[in-house]
Amino acid sequence: MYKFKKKFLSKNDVTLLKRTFNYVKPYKMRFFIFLMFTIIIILLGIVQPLIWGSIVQCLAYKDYKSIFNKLIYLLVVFLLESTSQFVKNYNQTILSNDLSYDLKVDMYSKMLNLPMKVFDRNNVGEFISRLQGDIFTLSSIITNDLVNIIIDILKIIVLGIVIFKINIILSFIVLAVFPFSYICFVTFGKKLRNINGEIKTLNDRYFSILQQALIGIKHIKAYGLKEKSCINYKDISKKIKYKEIKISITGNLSFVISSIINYLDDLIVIALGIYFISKNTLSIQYFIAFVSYSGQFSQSLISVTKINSNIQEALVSLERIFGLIDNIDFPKEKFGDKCIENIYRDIEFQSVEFSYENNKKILKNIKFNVQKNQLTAIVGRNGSGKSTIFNLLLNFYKPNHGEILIDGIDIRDLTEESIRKNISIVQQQPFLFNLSIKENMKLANPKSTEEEIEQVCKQVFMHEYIMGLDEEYDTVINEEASNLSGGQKQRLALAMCMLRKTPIILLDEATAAMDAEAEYLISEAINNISKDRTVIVITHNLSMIRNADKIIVLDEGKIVGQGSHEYLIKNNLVYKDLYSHEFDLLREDMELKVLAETSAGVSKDDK
Ligand SMILES: Nc1ncnc2c1ncn2[C@@H]1O[C@H](COP(=O)(O)OP(=O)(O)OP(=O)(O)O)[C@@H](O)[C@H]1O
Repeated sequence: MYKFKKKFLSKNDVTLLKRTFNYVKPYKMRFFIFLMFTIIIILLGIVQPLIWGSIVQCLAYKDYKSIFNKLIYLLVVFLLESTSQFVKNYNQTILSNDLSYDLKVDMYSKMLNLPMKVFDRNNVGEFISRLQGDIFTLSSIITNDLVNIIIDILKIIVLGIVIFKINIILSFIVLAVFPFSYICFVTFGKKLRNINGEIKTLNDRYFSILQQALIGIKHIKAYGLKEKSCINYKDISKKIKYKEIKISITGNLSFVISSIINYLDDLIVIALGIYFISKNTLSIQYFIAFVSYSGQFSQSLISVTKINSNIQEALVSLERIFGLIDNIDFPKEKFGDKCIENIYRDIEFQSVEFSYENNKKILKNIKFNVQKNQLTAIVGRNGSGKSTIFNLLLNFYKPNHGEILIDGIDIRDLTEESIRKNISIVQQQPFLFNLSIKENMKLANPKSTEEEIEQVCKQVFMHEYIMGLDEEYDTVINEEASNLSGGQKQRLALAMCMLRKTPIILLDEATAAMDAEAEYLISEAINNISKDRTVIVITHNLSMIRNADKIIVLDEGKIVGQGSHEYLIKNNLVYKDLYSHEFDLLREDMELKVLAETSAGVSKDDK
């Protein structure tokens, strides 16, 4: 018996179900009304067969006078039942929508608070699948199945009492079916649950493939990957299809087996009932009522077994939903409780070591300090760990060893607001929302005026371009900002960063997509900003940071030099290499231009 119990609903499952009902707490009143009307409907359902039974009995005794009154009762019961059904359904719909709304909002806000590591480990599809698929499954289960199971359990209890009152022997025969239904319920339950878990995992992958295909559509077309992409899509959809078929067949099999058991039981009840009537130990009225009640009773038992697949599915969804809400699967993002309004001192990295998932050290014994209102540059080869330094400074990840101090306070002790209020970042591939240019700017600083927005756009040389657009500052930026060039996106991101007016600005290859002229002009703008802000720049364009107050040279996660451009070019081999490499590239570029111009000149002369 214990074995069955364990397979059907474990302690953890019960906790999950209780947690779901915690969401019902704010809507206690509605839930109560819904339950009351459910009970009323069940009770009216008990009255009806009794009236029918007595009508049949009146017919048998040729008492036609009483039949008319009984038909009136039947009509009243029917009207009461219909009204109750409406009130019950009305409350049920509102309740289930309220519940799924609360779950969704809770899950979304929890998701936003998850640490960056979680997003490295899990693909976007998994989050979409949990938010969309699981909540949908759950809301439909709360709306229909969990509610139906409550109704069925209530029916089993109430009708159970009534049939025992009518005839104990017949009731035991009806009940005899229960162990078989229960075995069916338990055996199929585990199978259904496993398949459900597999479907959910496949759905995570499905959403991920879909999302990647839509985002990378240009890449798919340009590289001729349409066929490969279709094969991947077909493959995952086929796997889902087979699992769905399997789950439906297993569910149906469980239903058919319990139906057969119940049907055989019904036959025995009818045969014995007729025997009792012939012996005058049971009236026709109660026999008819009994057959109807036992039918409903058995039906509720079957429904409970049929609903098994849905409960198992709900439990899988509940595990995934609460897994995210409670951060069981994911650690919670941590912040401290110290606030800083304005930054008065430096940023310090003290012996910082860091690795992402595995044990491969990305940053090794990083020590440097950035003085207030100075321009500091971080340079180094690809993968040397430059962006990782920004990630740590933004508290997206925590160092494994050492400390990062802002104004002498460890950033782990700062509130999230203190960090976000004081630091802005412009990424190499900035993200802009699918809103108008003005609305994007307002997101950066809701208090900014139209004049301020225009001013910063002028500073990044975007104003003229924007004014040339049909809707000027109200032009909506497409999803993925595909109606803007890479350089334009970076300029807008820079303008947004300026609007935020934070004392610390981080620029991660923020001008990499701009042409040489824009890059030169913007770097002038950055020099100006750094007069009253602390600016840290990551760049491969070393000529842009020749005037930086400090340049930090990174190599394979270690700092191999710090100082001014003049100092490093004389004393630092890595920096010299980087610089001469860039110079070589520039020279090659120049030579190519000269060659092109010369050959154009020659061909003109030839003509
Ligand atoms: N989220 C992550 N999870 C695991 N490893 C990462 C992650 N981000 C970066 N890395 C690894 O950390 C190392 C340093 O990456 P980082 O982006 O800091 O280098 P970078 O110097 O900024 O490079 P680039 O100049 O190419 O932008 C790389 O080997 C990279 O593969």
